[in-house]
Amino acid sequence: MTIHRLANRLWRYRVTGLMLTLGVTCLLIFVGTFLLQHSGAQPAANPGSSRHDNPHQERRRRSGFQPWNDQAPKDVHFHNIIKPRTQTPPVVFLKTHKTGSSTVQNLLFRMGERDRATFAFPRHTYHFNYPESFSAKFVDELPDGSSQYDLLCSNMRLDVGQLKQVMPEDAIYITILREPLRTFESIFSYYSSTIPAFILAKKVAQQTGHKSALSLFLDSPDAFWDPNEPGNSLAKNPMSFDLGIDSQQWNSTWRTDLALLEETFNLVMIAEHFDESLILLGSLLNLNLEELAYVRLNTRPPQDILPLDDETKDQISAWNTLDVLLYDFFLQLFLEKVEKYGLERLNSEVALLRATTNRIRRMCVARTGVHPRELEDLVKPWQADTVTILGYQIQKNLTRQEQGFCTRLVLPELQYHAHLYFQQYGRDLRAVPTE
Ligand SMILES: Nc1ncnc2c1ncn2[C@@H]1O[C@H](COP(=O)(O)OS(=O)(=O)O)[C@@H](OP(=O)(O)O)[C@H]1O
Repeated sequence: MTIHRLANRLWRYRVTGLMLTLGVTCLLIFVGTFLLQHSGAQPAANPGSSRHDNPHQERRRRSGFQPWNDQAPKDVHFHNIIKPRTQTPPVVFLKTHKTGSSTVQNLLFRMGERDRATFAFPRHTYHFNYPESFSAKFVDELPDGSSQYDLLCSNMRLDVGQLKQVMPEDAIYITILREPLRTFESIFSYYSSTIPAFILAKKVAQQTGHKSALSLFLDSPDAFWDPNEPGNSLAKNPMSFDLGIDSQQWNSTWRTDLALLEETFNLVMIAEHFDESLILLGSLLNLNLEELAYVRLNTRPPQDILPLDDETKDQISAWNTLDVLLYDFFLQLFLEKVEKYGLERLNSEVALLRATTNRIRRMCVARTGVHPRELEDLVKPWQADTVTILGYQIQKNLTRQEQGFCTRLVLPELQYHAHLYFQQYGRDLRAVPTE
């Protein structure tokens, strides 16, 4: 069997697996939504203050489903608020793969739920037909009574023109990038049983037994990588791919593409400066420190993270040159933004953010880095079969209000997305239609 046919066959298995998974997830949505509804979401302090109330939301309020309280728990003494909350502008968050993006998305989900924002959700499942380029038609309909989408933060391959057809003109555009060596290693580990190029490398590594799959792949990536196989999109320059630019090879439009991205994005967060990025985010979106508090989502046990020696680092850089250039370009812009904001001011606000985050973590989190087998379904992160993704156990003896707040803080992407989708449309997520 040729490598290409083997890849196709494995890809078909993957699709079948994904459909089964979606079925299980729909069940989880139901359980998750039920539990969230009963996990301490108190009546909103000001139920009349909806940004874009719609009949579904109104019906759910009357029928006892309460959107999230728009305040952190009242019986906790929060300090160090940068500024009082004001109206949040519409936001697009381009969720890139394996960059810390779920942690940012969780924070935006919380913001949107509290504001009763209208989310631009994918029409099917959790992403906008990835790895196809984004198209306005991939977005689910505007709910009755809403005049615009306020928040879009699901995975896609960027197409700025299409996105602007969906989101209001004054939307703020944000994304996050991570140091490319670590991003690639994380993608390789996580997707080594789903990306055809990585599956092949793993298979050969198992047959020969001399080298790790990562080393084998990096020794001769072109032997495993078929550029025409859409399933291989993340196998080379994954961040460039997500940002919608040519990720396969250098071409003459690269500089113009980067200039367009620079013009589009109000903020490109940098995972290695996560807290500093959050302060800049808070300043853009008028978020206070409690609203910026977070726990790291989608983490792996340290033993699952592959160590990278110098040779491997060089090989990853060479294979992902465009991501290296992309990251360096936006890191430089980020540092310029920091300078403009004022380094001293930023550092003091980062210190306050860390103090607030630590206080909230102490209140909410009983155990960090918990193996999925010990977690309830509601807070169990999605598991790839190649790596373990850890989660959090929340404290017991919380008030209902604290429980609602803390559950959301640690809630994995799929459960939170499903909950918000149900809240917005009064129905469960739809699976991808079968042809
Ligand atoms: N706050 C913060 N700062 C820096 N890094 C962080 C943060 N939060 C999550 N992470 C790390 O990001 C990796 C998961 O990224 P994503 O959430 O984007 O993954 S996913 O694409 O949604 O599956 C995953 O990295 P790996 O462990 O290397 O896979 C997380 O540990």
